Amino acid sequence: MVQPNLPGLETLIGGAISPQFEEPIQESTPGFCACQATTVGETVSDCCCDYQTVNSLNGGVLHPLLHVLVKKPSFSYFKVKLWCDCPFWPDDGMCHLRDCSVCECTEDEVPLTFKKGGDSSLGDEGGQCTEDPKGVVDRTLETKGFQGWTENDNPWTADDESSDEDMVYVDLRINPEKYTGYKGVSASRIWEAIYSENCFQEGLSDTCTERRVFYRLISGVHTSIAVHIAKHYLIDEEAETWGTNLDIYRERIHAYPERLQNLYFTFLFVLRAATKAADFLASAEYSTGFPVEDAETAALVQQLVYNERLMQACPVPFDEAQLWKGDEGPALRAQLTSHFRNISAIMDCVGCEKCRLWGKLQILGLATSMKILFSEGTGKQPALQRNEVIALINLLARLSESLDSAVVMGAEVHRAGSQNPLTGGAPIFSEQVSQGNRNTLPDVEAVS
Ligand SMILES: Cc1cc2nc3c(=O)[nH]c(=O)nc-3n(C[C@H](O)[C@H](O)[C@H](O)COP(=O)(O)OP(=O)(O)OC[C@H]3O[C@@H](n4cnc5c(N)ncnc54)[C@H](O)[C@@H]3O)c2cc1C
Repeated sequence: MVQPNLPGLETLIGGAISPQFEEPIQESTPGFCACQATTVGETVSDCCCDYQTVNSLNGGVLHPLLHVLVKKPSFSYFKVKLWCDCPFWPDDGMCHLRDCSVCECTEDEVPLTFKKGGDSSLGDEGGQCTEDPKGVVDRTLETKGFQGWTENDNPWTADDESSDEDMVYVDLRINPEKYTGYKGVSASRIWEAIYSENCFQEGLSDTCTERRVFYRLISGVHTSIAVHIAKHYLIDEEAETWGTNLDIYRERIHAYPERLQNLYFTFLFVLRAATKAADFLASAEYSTGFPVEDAETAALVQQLVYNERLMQACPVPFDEAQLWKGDEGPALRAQLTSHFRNISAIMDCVGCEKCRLWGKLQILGLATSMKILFSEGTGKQPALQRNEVIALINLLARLSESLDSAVVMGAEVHRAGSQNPLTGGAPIFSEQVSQGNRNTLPDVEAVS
């Protein structure tokens, strides 16, 4: 269902499709998608796609597309409860960088279609958020803008998404996820609480598929955060010089193959959710008052969810039909829902505002994926809130960006002498990387 007269993908992403990814992708083997757990190998375990195909699809189509899509106004204004008390222990923010704080949007910066009772035009030029982290709070919610939009609460999160209490809008484009200096006791206590109390520590070796999936999703997002930290690191605090920190990548990710595998797994899980909700996402109205931008947004969403290369190479990235089977299914689902709500509540304890913003967004993105994949009943797709769709697509973009960065940094670490962590042998990334210009790390960039 591709609308006529809309620009093609290459136009929309500025011709950014890398030639090295243009080789035809092998069709997946029919009947292959049994989603059996495999050991470390070519196939992403618990999924239906191999690493090479994921890299090829991501580098060739999905990453360039998502990179442009999340810069569009429709996907930039995220509604979030930022000023919240930690329900579990006293808040002890340990973030020392200015980059920790989030810039909120002022009233006139948020598209009126996002607001309760608003019309579909944007004030002025749409504008940018001010640098003041204590910018005016906009607590309004949308009631129109997207067709079929709902204000229902997401059952997998602790926050009540149907309420506008304490919610602010944040422009994600000017609050990028990067190194913030949040670490030490405060940060490790969060991860410790997530893994020890709410996750299942057996990880990949857990024989219960549902628990294993649950653990892998959290670990995959954790890996993704670490990749972004390594990629956008403050090399020299005094000079404010940012760049890649390969040591962080090597020590936190490359040395732990399972973490990287979980990143691939999480990407495929969220991709499956986005494509399963294809009809809903494709028919939504991405109206912000900028007709050209909005038309491009709609076209990009369609390119994403009905992508022919994706459908050919990896038609079912994850098979949710394998889950919740047997007598224990309902009890297990209730248990995991409760654990995930707990994890979402723990986000209120993250002592760094920007980390909390991205933590909340990514947890809502996972919750939205689970809502799409695990909703019971008629087989009809659940209606989604605007904010859920924003979280879903931004999470997918974050994971896609992480995979892209891992390809580059993994190859660089390999060149420096380590084995490919996924196969224990030849680097699966090296061919793609060496064919293009991606074999050099980006130069250290100066950020004002
Ligand atoms: C929700 C959230 C968002 C954050 N966002 C940012 C951010 O945007 N920028 C920033 O600079 N910092 C951020 N942080 C902090 C960051 O995640 C680390 O905690 C920090 O960089 C310290 O890292 P570390 O090496 O000590 O280990 P941590 O990443 O704190 O990990 C703690 C422990 O968890 C285990 N572990 C690590 N990775 C994985 C994995 N992938 N799977 C399973 N187990 C694992 C290890 O045993 C490790 O010792 C965030 C923290 C949280 C909780």
